[in-house]
Amino acid sequence: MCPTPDNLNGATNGTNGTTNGTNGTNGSHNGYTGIETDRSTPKNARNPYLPVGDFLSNISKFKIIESTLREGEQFANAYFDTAKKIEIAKALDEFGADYIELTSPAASEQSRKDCEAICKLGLKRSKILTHIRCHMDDARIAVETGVDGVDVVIGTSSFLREHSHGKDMTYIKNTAIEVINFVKSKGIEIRFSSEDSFRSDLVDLLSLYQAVDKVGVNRVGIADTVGCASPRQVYDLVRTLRGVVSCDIETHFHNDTGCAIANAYCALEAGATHIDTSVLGIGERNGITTLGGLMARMITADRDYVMSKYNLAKLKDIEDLVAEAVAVNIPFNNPITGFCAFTHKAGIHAKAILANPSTYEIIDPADFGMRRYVHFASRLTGWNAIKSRAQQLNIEMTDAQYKECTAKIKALADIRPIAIDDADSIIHAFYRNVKHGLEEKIELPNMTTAEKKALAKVEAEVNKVPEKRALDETVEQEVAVEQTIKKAKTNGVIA
Ligand SMILES: CC(=O)SCCNC(=O)CCNC(=O)[C@H](O)C(C)(C)COP(=O)(O)OP(=O)(O)OC[C@H]1O[C@@H](n2cnc3c(N)ncnc32)[C@H](O)[C@@H]1OP(=O)(O)O
Ligand SMILES: O=C(O)CCC(=O)C(=O)O
Ligand SMILES: [Zn+2]
Repeated sequence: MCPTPDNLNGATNGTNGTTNGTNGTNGSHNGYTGIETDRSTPKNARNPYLPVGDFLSNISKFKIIESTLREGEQFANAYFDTAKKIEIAKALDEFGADYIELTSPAASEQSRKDCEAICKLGLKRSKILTHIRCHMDDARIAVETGVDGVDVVIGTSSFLREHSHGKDMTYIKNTAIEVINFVKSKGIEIRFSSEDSFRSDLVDLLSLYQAVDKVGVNRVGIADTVGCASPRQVYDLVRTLRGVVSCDIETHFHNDTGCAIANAYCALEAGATHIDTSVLGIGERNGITTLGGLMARMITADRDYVMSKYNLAKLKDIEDLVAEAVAVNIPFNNPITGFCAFTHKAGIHAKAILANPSTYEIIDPADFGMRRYVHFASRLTGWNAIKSRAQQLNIEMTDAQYKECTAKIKALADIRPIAIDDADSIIHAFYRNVKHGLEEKIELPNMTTAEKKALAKVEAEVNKVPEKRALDETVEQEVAVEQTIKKAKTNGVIA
């Protein structure tokens, strides 16, 4: 099936000549558009590359602790007023985040009030957590806010024990147990986490986790606070911990060395149950596992689970909301929503994508309410992409003619970046010649001599007409003169 004009959004139908894409939430594509195909990958196809039979793995039953309103508030640019926090919390709830983690109510009076306000929203899907130090003063404030649970943390590495809070492992264990028992007595969930877990002593860690597991903590947390862990180290630690505690295991990965998404995935493979995320990864320094990146990773592992649980079409809206709130752009290479995440450019890719999108797409953009694009206005294009574009413009020619037309587009694109409108104009002009049996020169408005030369050259080569080669040589001379004049002007030799 070939793409039809029905598949196109307004900016790609070639009638208005614009190169601007739509900015809507569906298939937003800033900057340029190309051919778009609507074919999707088979919905029920299971991924044949799934790891099989690993009884520890939770890749098919993980939960998300969404920390944009806690870790994300620690992002350098972040300032969320109450209304913005509520807007983000509601959006995350609509998305289906299992938990929303909020800044400590001990941080400031407004933080406490905001925490209470969000608890009062009565969100449908997300439970509300707040995140506190391992201290009874913080715990007493937290349990009064109306949260569903409290996440407690304290550093266990020697760096943090010596230079942050100054407490030894015995103090940490005793205080942790006191805080856990207190929060549990209020009938709400409690998680205990060690900050900087990957630079902590393994024996210290395991005995601490064992002690808190024994007193009935709901989850223990492992945190790669400085982003130093590799996926293999994550796998080893989570797997070891899985053998030591019976409660759930939450994990938190910073992205200082670019491993945050991979580490989250490995943690799930090793038996972790919960992953901390933030929208666009915002957090301390360069942040943590991104919500969208984790969704991209997980949908390739278990599409049915991810699709059934999360409202993926909301992802782009939430990212736009948070990006605007903290004044950043969506990175071009963002999984799913980066402006070119589903754009295919090179001719080899374009041909195969038009035949079957699974050739070069591991994720179906439609699963996220996005659309794919095939770029055709470049020197890397191929005749299959041009044929498809011509057909979108209701132009039918022979394959040989599409190939000839493609050669002209490539020749112009060899000289300068071309717009969709340029490529479309060449297709239209070429087709006029074909339809009426003409041999008119194909020219676009305001073409330079060099550009005319490029098209004339292709024509001459394709048609193998000697007179056209002569014309070519004349144009070549004109180009040389044009370039000399330009150089002289640049150097100030002539005005
Ligand atoms: C890795 C993470 O992201 S952890 C989460 C980080 N979140 C936050 O810091 C929330 C925002 N923080 C704040 O508003 C403030 O830091 C507060 C209210 C928590 C504390 O403020 P202050 O009392 O002025 O202390 P300050 O921030 O200078 O230092 C931190 C204090 O907490 C203690 N502390 C640090 N971590 C912990 C911990 N996990 N458990 C218990 N105490 C801790 C430190 O020893 C220090 O105590 P001190 O007053 O005896 O020096
Ligand atoms: O509470 C946790 O598990 C994580 C705390 C944190 O943000 C970190 O250690 O980077
Ligand atoms: Zn963190």
